[in-house]
Amino acid sequence: MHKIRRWLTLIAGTMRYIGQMLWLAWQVQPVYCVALIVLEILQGIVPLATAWIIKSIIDLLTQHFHAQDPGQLVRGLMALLLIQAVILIVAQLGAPLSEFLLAELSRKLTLQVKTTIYQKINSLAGISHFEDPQFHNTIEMVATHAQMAPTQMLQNVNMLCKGAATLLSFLGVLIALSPLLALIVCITVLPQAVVQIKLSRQRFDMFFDNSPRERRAAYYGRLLSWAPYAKEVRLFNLGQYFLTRFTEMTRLILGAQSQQQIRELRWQGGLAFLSTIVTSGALVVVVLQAFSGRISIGDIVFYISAVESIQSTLSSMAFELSNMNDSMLFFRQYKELLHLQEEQLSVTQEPCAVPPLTSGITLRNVSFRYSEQQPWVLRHINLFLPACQCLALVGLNGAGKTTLIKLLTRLYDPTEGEILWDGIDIREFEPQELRRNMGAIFQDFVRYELTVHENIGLGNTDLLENTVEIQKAALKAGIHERIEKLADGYQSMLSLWMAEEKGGTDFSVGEWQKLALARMFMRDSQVLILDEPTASLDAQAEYELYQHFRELMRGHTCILITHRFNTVRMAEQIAVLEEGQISELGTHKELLERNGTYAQLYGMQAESYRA
Ligand SMILES: Nc1ncnc2c1ncn2[C@@H]1O[C@H](COP(=O)(O)OP(=O)(O)OP(=O)(O)O)[C@@H](O)[C@H]1O
Repeated sequence: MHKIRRWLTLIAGTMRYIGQMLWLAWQVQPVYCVALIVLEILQGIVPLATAWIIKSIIDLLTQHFHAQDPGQLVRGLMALLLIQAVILIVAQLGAPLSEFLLAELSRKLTLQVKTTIYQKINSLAGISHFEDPQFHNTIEMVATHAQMAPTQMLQNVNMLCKGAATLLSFLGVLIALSPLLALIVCITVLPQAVVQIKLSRQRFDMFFDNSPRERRAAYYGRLLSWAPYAKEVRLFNLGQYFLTRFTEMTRLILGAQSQQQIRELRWQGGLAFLSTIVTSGALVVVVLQAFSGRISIGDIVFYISAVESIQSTLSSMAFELSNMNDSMLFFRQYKELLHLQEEQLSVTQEPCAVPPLTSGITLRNVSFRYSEQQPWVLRHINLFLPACQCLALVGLNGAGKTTLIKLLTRLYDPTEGEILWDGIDIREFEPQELRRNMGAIFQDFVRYELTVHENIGLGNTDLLENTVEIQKAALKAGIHERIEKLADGYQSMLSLWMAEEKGGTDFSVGEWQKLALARMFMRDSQVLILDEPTASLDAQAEYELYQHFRELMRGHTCILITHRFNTVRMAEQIAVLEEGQISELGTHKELLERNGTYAQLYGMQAESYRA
């Protein structure tokens, strides 16, 4: 009973997915869907009609040996040949026409499905999913296979319609000859269907297992061929190493595909053997019937082609069923992706608007770890950042500074404790709304392989067309003069491989960092977050930036992370993070007097400058 219920649930689930796929195709282009099905049914009847014409021609010719009226024979033959011509037109035109309709539909569906996939990915406000390999497996499967699933499903349904039309038309004929034979021919399809579905599952598992391998192989390929890696790969002579790993990985992928095909071949061999026995048996029955004089010579040809057609139609229908199963499994991944929930971020149903920050930001007993299996990165942090002041966060590598910024910008939510914006828990705000009030530059800022104009303008897409604001931001970041010297100025393409022909250019790391700063200045955000903003700047650029620092930060609440202590001292408050906890808090002067970690680090850096 339990098993039956499980089967019923499985079948119901499968039917639901099939329905959803077809509904998707229908929504995209209903006329094409109907036209396709009609065309396939018409083509499905073609084999029966052709067999009937051949039978009729043979019968007419055999009768001619007994009858004496050649005129009647010619008229009969002409009529049959005319019908055959119509059938041929349907067969010849139908196939390319349905191929065209299917390709058109497929293009529209691909656009729809791909856009939906990336819309969904873009709607994930947090970043925890992006660090999960399972998520990447799903995306890869969905992006490469599932986008074709609805089209494939429609094609399967079409082929099934065509098959059903052929089958039903011939089956009626075969039942009239021998119901037992018809039954035997039909029963042989059962093992075919079971085997094909089993193979389809194995195929899906193979794709799934290959997915991380494909990702790795693609990564090694990038290491070997992309410009950012070319320098180091050559200097360390890593080409052969990555090439070997690429080849190993590709060999694994292809090996798995080959094994699957061998499995399929074995099963299909067995099925072909079964089908040969049934067809031969059916042939014997037909010949026996002819011997006993119950059927004509034309009938023999007709019945033989009926058995052959039913057999091949049933096999291809079983094959289509297995393809349907493939599509269904891939489509299920697509639906799962669309139903993916935020894991780390709590989503409030009635979000508050983000008010102007008047008092400040409070971290109350905040603790965080990336997952339950990983150690605590931040532990019991209590901190108050007054509005319109600057807080500098210092600490050794891995102390948790960037992680704290990820919590403030709601890329993650604290595992314990809360962060309050003028007393309101920031989980009450929509992440996007909160981020609109924050300008941030991370130490691993993005280098967009786009124009200079876009690289700055993307800091505020509302001002993307506003060249005046873009130039102002570039001036603030100290990069305007350099841009002016470029052949195409702000329209210069900052990419050597995305540019058309050889028109692209590239910046130095420090220039890229200035560009990222300019991007941040495009926003008049209440809170500015600078994670190592000057790490790649030369001494002069850093000096100039900090000369204007107070002016640039005026009216903003600012959080500054840096390992450069001459920068840190500008902050009103300095917090020292050690192993995920705040160990010291105060002004530069206070912390030096305290003679703790800060004073020690400051002293070490000052000494290294003096040496
Ligand atoms: N996505 C992640 N998943 C798991 N652990 C992470 C992740 N990101 C960072 N960590 C770990 O959290 C700890 C704190 O990292 P974080 O980047 O916050 O340090 P940091 O103080 O900014 O260091 P640095 O000065 O080197 O930039 C490190 O031990 C790091 O390995």
